[in-house]
Amino acid sequence: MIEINELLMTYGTNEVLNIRSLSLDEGVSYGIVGHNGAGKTTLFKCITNIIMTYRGSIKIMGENVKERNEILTNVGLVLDGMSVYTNQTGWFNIQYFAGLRGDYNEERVRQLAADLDLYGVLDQKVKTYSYGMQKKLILLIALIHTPKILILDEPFRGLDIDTVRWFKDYLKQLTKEGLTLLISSHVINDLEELCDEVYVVDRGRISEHIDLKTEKARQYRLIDTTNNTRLIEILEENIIPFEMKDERIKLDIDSAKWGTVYQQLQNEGIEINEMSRVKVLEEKLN
Ligand SMILES: Nc1ncnc2c1ncn2[C@@H]1O[C@H](COP(=O)(O)OP(=O)(O)OP(=O)(O)O)[C@@H](O)[C@H]1O
Repeated sequence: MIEINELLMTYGTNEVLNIRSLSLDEGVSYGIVGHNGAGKTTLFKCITNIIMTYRGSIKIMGENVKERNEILTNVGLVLDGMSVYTNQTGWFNIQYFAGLRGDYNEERVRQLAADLDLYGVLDQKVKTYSYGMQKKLILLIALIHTPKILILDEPFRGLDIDTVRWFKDYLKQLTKEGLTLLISSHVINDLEELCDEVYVVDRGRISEHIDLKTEKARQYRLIDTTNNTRLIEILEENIIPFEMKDERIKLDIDSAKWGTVYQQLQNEGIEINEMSRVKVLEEKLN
């Protein structure tokens, strides 16, 4: 669906994206994560031709986006901080932005507006809307043309709980129907709920690919006992790998193996001061 090759984007001497190859498939939802300034928004802007000064190639549905701008009619985009004409009504903005992409189904707009609880305010000027209402309007505009690819940069920030619930369910339904979703979020629960796979962006490069289907459930244990030195000996005797983390022992083992270790600790009168479980995913994404 999206093919990226040798993508290099710089601001002056600052290299902000350097992606050798990235291939995103139809009907898959991808989380794009990384620290502030990692390059996520820049990547989204390159994919959608907002930035065209990069080197390398980006293809959508087999077409080079720089050469075939019209392929972007298949892409819905919501960037954090995007704005609309605030001195105009909601309806004006819908007609203006949706009209730029050709014909649209007014019945669908009414349904989306009702789902988003916006219908009653579409005749009002957008400057009278709250932040969340403005964001909903931008979402609505991105969804009007039933995009094949939807790119969402921190989409849930500023939305109330009911809208987030509705929106997540709606996205799940769309991905079931074949939508390719790219979503950037710093909220692990959102990624776990919505994404099949995650790409971690680190200083402009893809540093990790995580398949959430296998990684979601993985947890490790952080343990502190009354005799950590002996626990380490027990682990070494049983050839169980471990690491030290914040003066506690970090173990990535299954319950059966932990049962054996725990039994031995009990036999030797060693007590557990503290044991917590941390999602492997959480560590990878922080
Ligand atoms: N217009 C610009 N001019 C110069 N540098 C820029 C510009 N826009 C972004 N950058 C730089 O590009 C890098 C990547 O920024 P980008 O906005 O893509 O990061 P991000 O991963 O989306 O961050 P965040 O999580 O904070 O939204 C940063 O170092 C940023 O300072």
